[in-house]
Amino acid sequence: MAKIDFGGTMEEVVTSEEFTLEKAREVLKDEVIAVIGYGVQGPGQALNMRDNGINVIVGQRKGGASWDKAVADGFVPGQTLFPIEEAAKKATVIQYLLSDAGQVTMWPKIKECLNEGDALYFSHGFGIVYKEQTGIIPPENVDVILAAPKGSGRTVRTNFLDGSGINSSFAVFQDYTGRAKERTLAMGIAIGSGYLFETTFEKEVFSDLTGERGVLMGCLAGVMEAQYNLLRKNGHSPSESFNETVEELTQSLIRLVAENGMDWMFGNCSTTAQRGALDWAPKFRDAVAPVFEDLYDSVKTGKETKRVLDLNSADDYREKLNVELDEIKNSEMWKAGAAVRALRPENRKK
Ligand SMILES: NC(=O)C1=CN([C@@H]2O[C@H](COP(=O)(O)OP(=O)(O)OC[C@H]3O[C@@H](n4cnc5c(N)ncnc54)[C@H](O)[C@@H]3O)[C@@H](O)[C@H]2O)C=CC1
Ligand SMILES: CC(=O)[C@](C)(O)C(=O)O
Ligand SMILES: [Mg+2]
Ligand SMILES: [Mg+2]
Repeated sequence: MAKIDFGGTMEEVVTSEEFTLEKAREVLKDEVIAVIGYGVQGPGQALNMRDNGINVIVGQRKGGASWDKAVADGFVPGQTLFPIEEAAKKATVIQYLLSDAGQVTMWPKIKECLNEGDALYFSHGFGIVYKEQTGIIPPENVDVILAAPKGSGRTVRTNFLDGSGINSSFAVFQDYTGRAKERTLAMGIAIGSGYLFETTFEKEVFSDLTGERGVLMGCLAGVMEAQYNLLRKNGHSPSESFNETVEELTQSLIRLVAENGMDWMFGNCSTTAQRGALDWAPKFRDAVAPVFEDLYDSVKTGKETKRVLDLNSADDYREKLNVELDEIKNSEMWKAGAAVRALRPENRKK
């Protein structure tokens, strides 16, 4: 564990310098890791572990697109790819990576597949923390652990392949074997985490549900749409409105934030922009603060969980989500965005 000063607060983090891949392999050498669910996180974590020499199998509902994707990724039916329960029974570490609503539906069957000393692994605290709604209450004779990549499963894989990795939080909810933390850290390294920081199941799920409804996804989409609509209402062209709202952010400014922080990005813009941004940032911060308060309350009280389970438990949940995603895709703003992306030099040559 390395002690790092995070803006005045000392935290202990785990990097692959301290917990090497060789150590992770040694810790996991007698384990059979089953990735249950091959949707978004499943592929990223399973492929990274396989590349890292970990004994990983996949459990997935037969016949669907996810099963076919696992086959296309080289998992072999009957050898490294199995129906969900068969994979879970073969495993000693069950990585529960079905959708959060799917975890609830499948829990009665998964619970029966657990053996004494197994590890039940999550990448989100949802099922465990909101147990009154999910019914996911693990038996006392297993470890219950979490490694939660702070990023899309797609980039868990692409960042692994480019050598960067995604940071992950880790937590131990239940330590039956006395080895739960070591198993968790080994799993975190095996899936390709950049570095690991400690949390709890509750802190992970409260922060993650807030972040994805807030700055990372929901708030981001909302403020972009608000600015685009304002510019269009005032006669600005779709090109000008989309470039000023999205393209300049993704192709220029956010990269500077990623490179060296917000002041770096500001400092590499005009002093005209710096003055204005410094003046208006507090106004926007104060305007959205009450919304974030409402959001966190809705997360903490389980209202968000209820909504997710009510809607995402329906048989046609994915089709209904895709209808709403298509509305975004087919909006003027994001159709303009598709045209702008196509005009990027690297795309024009295609
Ligand atoms: N999507 C992401 O990048 C991230 C996901 N997570 C967490 O990882 C876990 C998995 O998330 P995703 O990969 O996004 O899941 P997902 O929504 O892609 O679903 C994964 C698989 O579960 C299957 N599934 C859904 N409902 C089912 C049911 N009732 N019975 C059997 N199979 C069912 C789907 O067919 C899919 O193949 C969740 O706990 C999520 O919160 C954490 C970080 C990021
Ligand atoms: C990608 C990620 O971290 C999210 C937004 O929390 C999720 O997909 O649940
Ligand atoms: Mg997240
Ligand atoms: Mg999430």
